[in-house]
Amino acid sequence: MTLASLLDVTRRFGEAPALDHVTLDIEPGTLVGLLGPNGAGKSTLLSLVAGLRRPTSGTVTLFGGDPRDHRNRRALGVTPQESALPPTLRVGEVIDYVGAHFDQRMPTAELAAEFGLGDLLRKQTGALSGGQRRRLSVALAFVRRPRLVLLDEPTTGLDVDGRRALWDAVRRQHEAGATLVLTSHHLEEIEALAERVIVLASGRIIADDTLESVVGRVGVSQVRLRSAESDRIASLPGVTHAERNDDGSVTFSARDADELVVALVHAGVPFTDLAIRGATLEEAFLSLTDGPILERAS
Ligand SMILES: Nc1ncnc2c1ncn2[C@@H]1O[C@H](COP(=O)(O)OP(=O)(O)OP(=O)(O)O)[C@@H](O)[C@H]1O
Repeated sequence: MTLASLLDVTRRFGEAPALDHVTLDIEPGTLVGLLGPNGAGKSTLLSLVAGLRRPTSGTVTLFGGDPRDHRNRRALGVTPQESALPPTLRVGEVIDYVGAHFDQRMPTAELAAEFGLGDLLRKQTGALSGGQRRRLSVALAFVRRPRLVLLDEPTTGLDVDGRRALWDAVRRQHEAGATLVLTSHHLEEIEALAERVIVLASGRIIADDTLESVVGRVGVSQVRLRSAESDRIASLPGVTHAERNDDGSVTFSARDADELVVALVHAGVPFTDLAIRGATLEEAFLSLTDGPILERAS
């Protein structure tokens, strides 16, 4: 059975849609990465699945029912992007408090050990570091042994070691049977965890595929140069995007920068001021949209 689904879902805040005709199913056993730049609609999507918001149009289901009905949320674990913890309660008390709401729960010591909180059980949450607080917030999503877990940017504020430790814990929970959907800006994080990657941009799904396939598509380089024949370069094989810069140069996204330069030389296209670098994630997203377009007139 599909655990959660969105069918032609649009959610507006005022005029602009935060989600724009989105359709997707979350199947059991998957670890789904929701990737997209700021404002792409990732948190909005999670809040709809968690029943915190209603779609403007379309249908959202959770465990086959309406996510706004609390009975349908029993097997759901959520860590929002920001969460508050009662500062005077100890870590162990917070876990016990949340766990007390559920019949099937992970014992406090087990959960704490799993998320590297074992030595902090007696510490008040107000005395935790930002990273420790984040780890606790993520751990709380797992207390009830949920079937589906939504994690909104789970590793924000964690250092490199903390991030890796959390990735390991998330992986173990997934292996133990949890289906997970997590959002991230970081391709690296999605690469470390996800099996399926959904890329959102401006409220729309621009890619929904296996990790290998999406990483292959966003693994592009940026080739910047000046040429009187930019349109010809934009039509060369391997060029996925082209954008004119204010200084008159053009930046081309290409799967293989070396191949593009060789092709330029072979085609006898004149160019100067060549510079090559890896694409930022933002640029990689752009390269997922339709074909090369020279967007700005010089
Ligand atoms: N409560 C709200 N009121 C008005 N606009 C909102 C509200 N929540 C979200 N939006 C808008 O909806 C769009 C999508 O926001 P959302 O938070 O879902 O994006 P996101 O991909 O999670 O971004 P980020 O990576 O920055 O968290 C943005 O343009 C945002 O400004």
